[in-house]
Amino acid sequence: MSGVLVGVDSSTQSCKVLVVEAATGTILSTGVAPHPDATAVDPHVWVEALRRAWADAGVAERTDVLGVGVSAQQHGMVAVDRDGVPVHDALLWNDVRSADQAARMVQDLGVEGWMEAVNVLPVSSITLTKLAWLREHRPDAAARVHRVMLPHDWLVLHLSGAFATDRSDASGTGYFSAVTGAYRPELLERYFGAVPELPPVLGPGEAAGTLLPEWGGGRGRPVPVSAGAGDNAGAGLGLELEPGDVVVSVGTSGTVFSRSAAPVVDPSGVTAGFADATGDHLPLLCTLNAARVMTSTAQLLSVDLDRFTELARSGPSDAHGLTMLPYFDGERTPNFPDATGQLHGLTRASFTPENLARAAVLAVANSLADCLDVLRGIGAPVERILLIGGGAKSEALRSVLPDTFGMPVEVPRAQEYVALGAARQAAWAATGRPPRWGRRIESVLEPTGDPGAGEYRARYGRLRASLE
Ligand SMILES: Nc1ncnc2c1ncn2[C@@H]1O[C@H](COP(=O)(O)OP(=O)(O)O)[C@@H](O)[C@H]1O
Ligand SMILES: O=C(CO)[C@@H](O)[C@H](O)COP(=O)(O)O
Repeated sequence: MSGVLVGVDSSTQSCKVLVVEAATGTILSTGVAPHPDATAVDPHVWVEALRRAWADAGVAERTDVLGVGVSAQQHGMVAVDRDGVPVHDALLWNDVRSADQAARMVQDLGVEGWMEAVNVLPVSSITLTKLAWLREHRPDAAARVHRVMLPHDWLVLHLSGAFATDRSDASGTGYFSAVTGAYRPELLERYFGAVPELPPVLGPGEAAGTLLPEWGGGRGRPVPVSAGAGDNAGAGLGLELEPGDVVVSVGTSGTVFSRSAAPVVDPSGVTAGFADATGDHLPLLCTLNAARVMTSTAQLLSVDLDRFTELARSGPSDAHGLTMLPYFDGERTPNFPDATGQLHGLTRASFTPENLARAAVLAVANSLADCLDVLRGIGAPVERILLIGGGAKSEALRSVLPDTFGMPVEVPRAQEYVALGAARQAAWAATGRPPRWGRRIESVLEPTGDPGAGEYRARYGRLRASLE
């Protein structure tokens, strides 16, 4: 297969574009453009960032593009009027303003009712809670809503003119069940008071449409734009995930997820029963605070990330009794939308830059370990951990994760797996089957038996429990 695929990851902090050789999966060029640091964003900003990253990756000059795929941050509410104009800024997955609506929705149907209806418990990240917020706080805007879509659907619409989505992203809305593969319009009626037009849910290898001329389409053979995916499902596709693999992704969010042929139901509702991008399921736990806990602490200490890593690795392994809860932006797992971060155990001896840096790294590791424990607790197979995301570059984090998780951690070669998965999906839509490009593991990190990791885990658990 000669030619290239274009894979897009429109994530919280930036838009990344990869040009990938179709035959091998080799990345030939990349482009990136930043997104604003906000939890409510005009969705046109994402189109402009995509244009810049697209140009940066040199896509427009190519005449050998076989297909385009888009993955993006999940859950964001893009609600538009009859003219396609957003009625409100898109509320992102990490915007917690709909926490009250979410709590009332859980009270209304009960945890069991929600797991039965959509296998997802509404927390403030879930799109339906954001629509309920819009109805309550911006009724005029809510009354003008004609269509509702997600960030990746919005970009597919701009690239191809097609209004479509896929199972993985639909499963994060709160009004679609990955178990039945159907929308639940009665939930929209109940909590939004109306059923806006929703994008048809395409199958994994289907194309939504073809690339428009303004993006370089229409110059020969039509270029398919695939159905797209939520970013975690995109990463699963990029990693060619198998049952037993567990992905730990450290980006703006921290996510822990696996692939399963059958739906996984967590009766507590803590694990979300999302779909993946292959036709399978993607049980997932997500935190609101991951890489940025480390970058904020580095900023406070006025050091760059290399120096931050040195600091975190040079003090006592349990941070000398200093414990941090990383809930800087509220939290979703555990569901503490109003929480703030905490620092406990300050003494003249413990309050040093080294201990603070280490406490921040261990806080991220422990919040991910909490998610992993939930996944283990519901019986999901955890045979192999794959560490990805921007924060996975942190040597300090890498060094504490195996002891905190109590098992080895595999680090795949550093790549943008979400965008790579989108490119793989594009190949699927273009050729009728997903290519096997393989994944290369760069290193396997083994637990060292460090008692400091265990001490920190116990202290962290006590501090977290004090918020319950
Ligand atoms: N060495 C590092 N240590 C800690 N954080 C890092 C490091 N390198 C990058 N990051 C952080 O990773 C984040 C970006 O990761 P990414 O997975 O692209 O996020 P997202 O997909 O949410 O936009 C940024 O907050 C960035 O500062
Ligand atoms: O809300 C979730 C998953 O449920 C997040 O994982 C978002 O999808 C944002 O991802 P990143 O920008 O952190 O990759």
